[in-house]
Amino acid sequence: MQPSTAERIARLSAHISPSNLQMGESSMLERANCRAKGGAPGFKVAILGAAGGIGQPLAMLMKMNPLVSVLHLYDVVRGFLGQKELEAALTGMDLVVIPAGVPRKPGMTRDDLFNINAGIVRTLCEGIAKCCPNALVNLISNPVNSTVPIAAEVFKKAGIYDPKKLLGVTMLDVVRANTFVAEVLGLDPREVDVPVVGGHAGVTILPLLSQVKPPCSFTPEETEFLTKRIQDGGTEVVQAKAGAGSATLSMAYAAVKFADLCLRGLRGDAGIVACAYVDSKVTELPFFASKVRLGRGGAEEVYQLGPLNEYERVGLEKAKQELATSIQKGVSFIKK
Ligand SMILES: NC(=O)c1ccc[n+]([C@@H]2O[C@H](COP(=O)([O-])OP(=O)(O)OC[C@H]3O[C@@H](n4cnc5c(N)ncnc54)[C@H](O)[C@@H]3O)[C@@H](O)[C@H]2O)c1
Ligand SMILES: O=C(O)C[C@H](O)C(=O)O
Repeated sequence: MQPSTAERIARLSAHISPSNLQMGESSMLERANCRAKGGAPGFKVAILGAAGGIGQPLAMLMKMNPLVSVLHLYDVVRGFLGQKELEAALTGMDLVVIPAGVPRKPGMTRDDLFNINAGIVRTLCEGIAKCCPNALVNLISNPVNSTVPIAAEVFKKAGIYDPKKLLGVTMLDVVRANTFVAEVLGLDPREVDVPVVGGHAGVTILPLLSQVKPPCSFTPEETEFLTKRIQDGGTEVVQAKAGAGSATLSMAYAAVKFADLCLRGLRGDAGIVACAYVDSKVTELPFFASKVRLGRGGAEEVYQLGPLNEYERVGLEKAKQELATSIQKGVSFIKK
């Protein structure tokens, strides 16, 4: 049986209470590296949509990150947590992670979520523009290909748009790509690096299998199989969950991994690179996912795609066609 909303909130609070949080020695991010060492301050992070399927494990995993000193959780599932508390949740934040919004049911595309999620993202971004205009924003809410342009337009309207600070989260595509490619190669996924470019829906998800590290090659059948599996990974989960939503724990893992890289960049660590859907000049489109270098200012450098093979060049054209429509839809939603 699904837990009630009140139970979910209670569990969430229990999870994030510092006194309840147990950190094992095998924790992904060890206490030994905590911010107290060297006196460096931690970062303030807000999660908007924190009581949801992604938000709950994301909040717990984020709390375990030693780079995070303050964690604000915001949702609307109970009256007293609603919009009147948004400003308090956002004020002073360095990083805002947004998994707020409805997930897909079987038979739906991510674009079918636009009508509901576009308005949610607009409201939340208006809050960010007002209360923490300098924060880095990690946008997870679908359809990411349109919600990132929506966020950009809201920020432009408010006069605070910094393209480097708005990042659509495509890390789950990279996590899936690394996993599936590692299976085919018989390697540990942690040893594999697959760049995934384009966007975050169907054919716009373009894994560059010719650029996999460690260097390797695939037969045309393997290339076709892997590309489709990576592009349809989200739909596979939606079908398996049969109406109970989309990927949650894997998304929380991917979101926390991406947020950690962003925080390391904010701290000034060198050489932090990840794929993200950002304001871009890599193609003729205003937004595109590719590898970016994360630094104190956010996505400080957006890398070119590098050499593509014929299969990828064809895939890129398909991806751009669909992306252009999704971007335009997001922009018009704010401009209309
Ligand atoms: N980018 C990706 O790779 C990726 C991966 C998985 C899911 N998603 C997307 O993430 C979103 C959330 O998925 P989920 O499984 O956590 O859904 P969910 O329904 O379990 O949780 C969403 C949460 O958002 C909250 N919410 C709704 N409106 C809000 C508002 N105005 N302000 C704050 N919170 C609000 C809800 O109360 C709920 O707690 C969906 O749009 C989904 O498609 C994206
Ligand atoms: O597939 C979805 O609807 C959720 C998410 O975008 C995913 O890739 O798992």
